[in-house]
Amino acid sequence: MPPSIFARESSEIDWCEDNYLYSEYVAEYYNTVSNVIFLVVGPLMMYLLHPYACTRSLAVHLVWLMFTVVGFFSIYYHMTLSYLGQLMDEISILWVIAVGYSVWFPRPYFPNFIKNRKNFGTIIFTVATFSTVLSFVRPAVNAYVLNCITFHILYIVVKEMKKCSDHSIQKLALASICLWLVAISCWLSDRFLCSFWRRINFCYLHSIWHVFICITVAYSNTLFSYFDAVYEIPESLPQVHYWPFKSHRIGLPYLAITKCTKSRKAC
Ligand SMILES: CCCCCCCC/C=C\CCCCCCCC(=O)N[C@@H](CO)[C@H](O)/C=C/CCCCCCCCCCCCC
Ligand SMILES: [Ca+2]
Ligand SMILES: [Zn+2]
Repeated sequence: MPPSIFARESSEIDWCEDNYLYSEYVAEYYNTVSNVIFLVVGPLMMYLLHPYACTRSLAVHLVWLMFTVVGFFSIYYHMTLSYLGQLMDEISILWVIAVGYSVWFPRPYFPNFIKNRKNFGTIIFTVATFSTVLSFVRPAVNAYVLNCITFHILYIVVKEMKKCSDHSIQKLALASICLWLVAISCWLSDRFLCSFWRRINFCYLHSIWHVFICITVAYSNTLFSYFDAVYEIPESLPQVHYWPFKSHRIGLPYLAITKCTKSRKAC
């Protein structure tokens, strides 16, 4: 009889960290605990982005709410290494990317046959639903496909940066790309060079990936919020600020609305 989808270690993927080393309840201890950063950054971004979300769309909050949910599913996944945990982790990532695209994908890159953002959102929703069904066919490839979406995101970043002469935004884009390079190197290295990392007794690369991908997403989503605000609500004079050290440009970046306008429709 095949193991239940809830069964511990029924996932097709086992990350490099040793299982059940520190607790009999937690399969991969550091890979589990490192997800706490999603539970901190998600709600904090919702708080910092409230003025922008009110001016633009409350769907901005949905992205960060789902981002927090990814953190919970990832905790469950690494705690159990179950097949269900793996699928919930991957499907939740797919949907947060889908909502991110619906909210922030810059209008100039819409295919010609798409008339407006609502139209675009419907197509993204259809593709995400179809991909959710497909994700059950070969779960082992899901994570690779999700990582490949980043190349499309990078393509849009490069196209937008060619038009942008603002130094602070250029720095934000460069920081996003560098952070992602560190994150993806950790993810790939954990996957493919595990025997090396085991030999030197350092099996924490996947937990380091959690930390770096979380910060990368905070940076890159702020970048896309900026592009979006420039296209959609330029009258609100959007600016990137940093929390907690606003003037030093260190910390968590977020989009601030510097001029209150009548278009503040949602709150
Ligand atoms: C118009 C563009 C809008 C962009 C919206 C992007 C929104 C992305 C939001 C969240 C993604 C969260 C990913 C966190 C993953 C945490 C869980 C995890 O680690 N799961 C692994 C298993 O434990 C699993 O193997 C990982 C799978 C791959 C995840 C791929 C994430 C892509 C993130 C995109 C980052 C963009 C970087 C852009 C750099 C300029
Ligand atoms: Ca493991
Ligand atoms: Zn993980």
